[in-house]
Amino acid sequence: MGPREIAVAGPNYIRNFAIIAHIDHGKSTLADQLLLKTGTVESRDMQAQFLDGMDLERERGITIKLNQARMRYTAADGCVYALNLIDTPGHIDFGYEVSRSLAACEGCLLIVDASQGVEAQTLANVYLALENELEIIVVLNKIDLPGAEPERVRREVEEVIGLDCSNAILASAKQAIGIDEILAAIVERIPPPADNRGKDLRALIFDSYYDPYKGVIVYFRVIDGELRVGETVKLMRSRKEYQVDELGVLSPKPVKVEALYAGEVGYLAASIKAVADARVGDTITLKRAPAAEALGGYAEVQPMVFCGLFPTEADRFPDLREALGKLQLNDAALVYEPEVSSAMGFGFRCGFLGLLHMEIVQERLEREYSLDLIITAPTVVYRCTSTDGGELTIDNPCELPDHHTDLREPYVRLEMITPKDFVGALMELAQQRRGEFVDMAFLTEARTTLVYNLPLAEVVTDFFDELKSRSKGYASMEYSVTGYRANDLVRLDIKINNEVAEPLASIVHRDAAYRVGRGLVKKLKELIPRQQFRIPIQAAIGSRVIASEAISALRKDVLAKCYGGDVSRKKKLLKKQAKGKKRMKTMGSVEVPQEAFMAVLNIGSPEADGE
Ligand SMILES: Nc1nc2c(ncn2[C@@H]2O[C@H](COP(=O)(O)OP(=O)(O)OP(=O)(O)O)[C@@H](O)[C@H]2O)c(=O)[nH]1
Repeated sequence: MGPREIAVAGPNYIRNFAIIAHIDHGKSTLADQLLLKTGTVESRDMQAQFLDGMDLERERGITIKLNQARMRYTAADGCVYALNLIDTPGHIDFGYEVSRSLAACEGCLLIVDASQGVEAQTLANVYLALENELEIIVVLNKIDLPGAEPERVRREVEEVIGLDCSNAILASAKQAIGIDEILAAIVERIPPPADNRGKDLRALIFDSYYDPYKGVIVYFRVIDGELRVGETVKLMRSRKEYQVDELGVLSPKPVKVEALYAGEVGYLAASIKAVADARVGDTITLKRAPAAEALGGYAEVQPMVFCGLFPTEADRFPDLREALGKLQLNDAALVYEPEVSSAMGFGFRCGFLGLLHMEIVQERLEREYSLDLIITAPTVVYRCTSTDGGELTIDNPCELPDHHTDLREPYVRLEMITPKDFVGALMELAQQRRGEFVDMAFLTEARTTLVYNLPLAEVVTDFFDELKSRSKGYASMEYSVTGYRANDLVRLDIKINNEVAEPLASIVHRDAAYRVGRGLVKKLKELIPRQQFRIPIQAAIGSRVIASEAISALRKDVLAKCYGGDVSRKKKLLKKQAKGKKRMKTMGSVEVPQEAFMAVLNIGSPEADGE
């Protein structure tokens, strides 16, 4: 029986599942094994980790984008099943996409590294799976490792998550141990999709990407009804209508089909111009027979972190605009608008889901579009009330008006999991970052979970790096935004050569302002190269200067060597200099290097200042 026959035979022969895991616990390796075992991919065709399609992903070793694969599997009952694996991104920034792809499934494999145990991200993912009422199959992976302790980890999963682990599967994705058992469990334990074939079409979009030839390729799960090539579909949120040019399933290469039925997962192409027109979470229905209600769970993702992007060479502004436009075709979560600053010239203020999302976009701009960028420090979105009573959102610190009231900042609930030896160090870290203790619980005798409420602004600095370094790499963390809170916050301005350097402004807690201000001017003094003249650097709150330093003038200047007006030599020298100082911007007639724009990030906590 081929996949077509399976679909036509009804949802009883379909299983839709995802794999959830903490980073590095073996999700991609296991997915590869399932593809191999079911003959979906031949081993000679197996590019290491088939599902991690993007180069950037492979290099970073993390899963960013979703994908799917249909496998054909003959079970012990002699029947052929279509197993649809829906891959999920592995990072907090993409939590909403994870939740939508889980909503497209009836079950999931929960992979836990048997040499490590439950990590913060495992928990976050399990909560999402439970919210979506998924059947969870626990897989204890990496049992081949000498340090594996499957029994301990089994107890941990039972105690911490409350899942019955009596039928947990012991596996090694690397050595292909336990793969048959996993496939059998998928068929036996994960329920088939509900048989909703007779209803009006409703399909859930759980991913989409832009293809330059076909337009946006939309990945979806048919919940109700059926969809055929040539039909005109309507997206219930965006209200846009498109004629379906192509329908198919991924196996994992695209295979065209004429129709997809309730319970199936597949893709469509319909000359859609940008992924923003077919957002994750939207519901597809038919124009001629629309469903009464859209599927639940739709949300517009809000960018959480903003930064400025400026080309180092002013004449590349149009290239940056074009590149951002192209990236946005494929990334509905990326927002940007032009920003003009007297100091920086023309650039863009860009919004991202989180720091990883930001780094990915920056890296792609630089790598795929050969742009050299000056990137300003990321900031969160503040809210305040202006003097005329209006509500303002501030995604750029320099735009905070001098007169305002009720300045608020986003807060997160942060959950850390750590071996107990590092509890003290991590509590200290959270407290230094204005954390408010919520809860501490022993997961097992060896490991502890710590929960804090913390300003998001403190997390988007070097918090994660600090957590890793203070726990020798053993702790993990996860957070979700809970809301806004008023705090005593002030705008800290930096003046270079007596001019306000807008891109260096930050919003900090009043108690930290002196320390951050002092740290920042000191750091800038180190980072900004000496120039022909003395450069005062000051930190100020309003008109009050709270810290100042000065960079003394260069005694010998390169041009002095050719004093006398040898123009070509002078040009050559200047060119040579220009090469070495690529990532610079001139502010207050001073050349400021890229690192200076990020300086504020490392002054987050008292220890960085030696206090
Ligand atoms: N010894 C051993 N190593 C494994 C096993 N499974 C995976 N690994 C290794 O663990 C590392 C992480 O595996 P991945 O499959 O990339 O992990 P992942 O969970 O997909 O990671 P993300 O894509 O970042 O979420 C790789 O170096 C794998 O070779 C296993 O069963 N045993």
